[in-house]
Amino acid sequence: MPVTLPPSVHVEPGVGDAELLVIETPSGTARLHTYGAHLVSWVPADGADVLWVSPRSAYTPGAAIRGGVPLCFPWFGPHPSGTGPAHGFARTSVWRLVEATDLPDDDAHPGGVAVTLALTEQDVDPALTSVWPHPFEARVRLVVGRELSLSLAVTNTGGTTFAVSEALHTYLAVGDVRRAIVTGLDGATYVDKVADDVRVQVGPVTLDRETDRVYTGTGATTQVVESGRPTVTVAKSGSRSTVVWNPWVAKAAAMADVPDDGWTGFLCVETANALDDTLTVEPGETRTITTRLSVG
Ligand SMILES: O=P(O)(O)OC[C@H]1O[C@H](O)[C@H](O)[C@@H](O)[C@@H]1O
Repeated sequence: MPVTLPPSVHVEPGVGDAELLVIETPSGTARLHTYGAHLVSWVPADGADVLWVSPRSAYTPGAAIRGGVPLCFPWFGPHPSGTGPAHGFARTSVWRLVEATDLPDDDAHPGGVAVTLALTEQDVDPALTSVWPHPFEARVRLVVGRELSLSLAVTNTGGTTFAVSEALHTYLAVGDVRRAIVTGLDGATYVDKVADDVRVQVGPVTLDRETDRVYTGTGATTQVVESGRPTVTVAKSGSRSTVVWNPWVAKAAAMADVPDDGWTGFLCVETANALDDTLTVEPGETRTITTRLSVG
């Protein structure tokens, strides 16, 4: 059944045979690929794009788009046994459009436009599900309003419990990552994947080298603050991990889909459940992770 779109949503060609949904509201415009359920742009009214996307990104089936918000699911990072692609199969699968609808603005809920995409094991290349052989339904719900809300709801549709690690791997655009700070993580414990160590954050996060940290046990709201730019607030629910990542000079130079100086223009603050915060999902259970971005 084709989905009826409200006038606020139109379709453009996407990756391969997939579609790009363009959502235009009075409070801003967003662009969501059905390939990967991958959000690549959110431009609030009278503002600049909050998200960074690499000018060298491949838009090719089989490769993840570099930038925006890749969905890492059903595992975050390398596959536990090393047999599957990094960050799971969600970001390279084509999701189905389930619903697109205008939401009324009332006292309890800000209005906007909501789009829902779905993915089950039936939609995924069997070579990829063979390394994570569990019946599931995942739904991504994007709400574009005065703030932007992005949720991933995972339901276990099978008969046995499974584990999920996941991230809404948000590439925030910054003027210069060396001048940006992240607040909200003071006192949180993190796994420093570069130093291969476990540490405790003191004060705001500042970056002066390759940074790849998984803060665990935290549901805190974070803010990216940079002089001369509006502050971006990342609020979240259903998430106990926050990943802060920037590849810096050498790693970026080794990435074919990032220009050599491209690393200065983004800072990833990822709403996640990873490492000790990995979820177990019982048969019939749904676990939802949400990130809410706002600017100003
Ligand atoms: O290059 P990708 O597979 O998209 O991963 C990009 C990055 O994602 C996360 O932030 C991980 O913590 C990093 O270790 C990884 O390098």
